Amino acid sequence: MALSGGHKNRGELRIHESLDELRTDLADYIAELSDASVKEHGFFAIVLSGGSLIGLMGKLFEAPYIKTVDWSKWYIFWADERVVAKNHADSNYKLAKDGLLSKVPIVHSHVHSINDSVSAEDAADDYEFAIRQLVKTRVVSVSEINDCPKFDLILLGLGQDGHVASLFPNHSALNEREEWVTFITDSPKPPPERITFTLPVINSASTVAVVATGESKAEAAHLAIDAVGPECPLIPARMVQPATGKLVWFLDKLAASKLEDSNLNNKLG
Ligand SMILES: O=C1O[C@H](COP(=O)(O)O)[C@@H](O)[C@H](O)[C@H]1O
Repeated sequence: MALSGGHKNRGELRIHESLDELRTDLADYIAELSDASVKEHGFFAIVLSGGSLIGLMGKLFEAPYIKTVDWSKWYIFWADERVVAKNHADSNYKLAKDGLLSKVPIVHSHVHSINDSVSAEDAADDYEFAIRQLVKTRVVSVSEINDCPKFDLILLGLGQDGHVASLFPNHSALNEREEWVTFITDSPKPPPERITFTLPVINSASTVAVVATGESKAEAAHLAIDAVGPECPLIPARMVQPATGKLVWFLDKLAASKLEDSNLNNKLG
């Protein structure tokens, strides 16, 4: 790893010289969390996002992880999904299936994707209902401070505009406090119809990891992590603030290039 550090209450920063280094560190981190979760409560409830994240998880289906990870204990969920058919090019499920899940021995019934044959509103309701059943049967843990699910790990990407999951800047979905899963029909990034975990669910996880690479993410990373002052826009990524859990940022040096800690950027060169 190029650099690791903390940034006040904005979590742990893991900044990497190269994408290859980031991929290895991310795979190590996920594998260690999987081991710890299985030891602690017998399963690993992991939440995926779409976009560039899946490609960055690619080391997981290589040695040693393919053999050392207890894949049979993984339960898979999505932080957001586009309301399209599962075989559609825009589907986050398809992206994860093609890029990761089909390459590791995951138990088929542990993969919890959305119902793609109903409206966005019904898909959100169905997904929340399914998660509520899994919380009741303790396949997913429950938060000690509210009734929300406490996923072992939520993996988020970071949009150039600062969105995480399908929570976009200034969208009313950011204010949702009752529902675990909500829907939108006006996503500024296509496709328009999506479902998304709400902030209370994201912020109840044991660990939230935000993964961002490339120069195009540098401003959003800065606004999410270390921008200060009244002029600073409150982007969705800044609202990721796990209540009792851990927040960790996996960045490459380009995505970290606008962070204000000159020590970080000088050392990275
Ligand atoms: O639309 C989406 O975008 C974000 C970010 O994607 P990236 O390709 O810029 O990493 C992603 O995290 C989210 O799941 C997806 O639906």
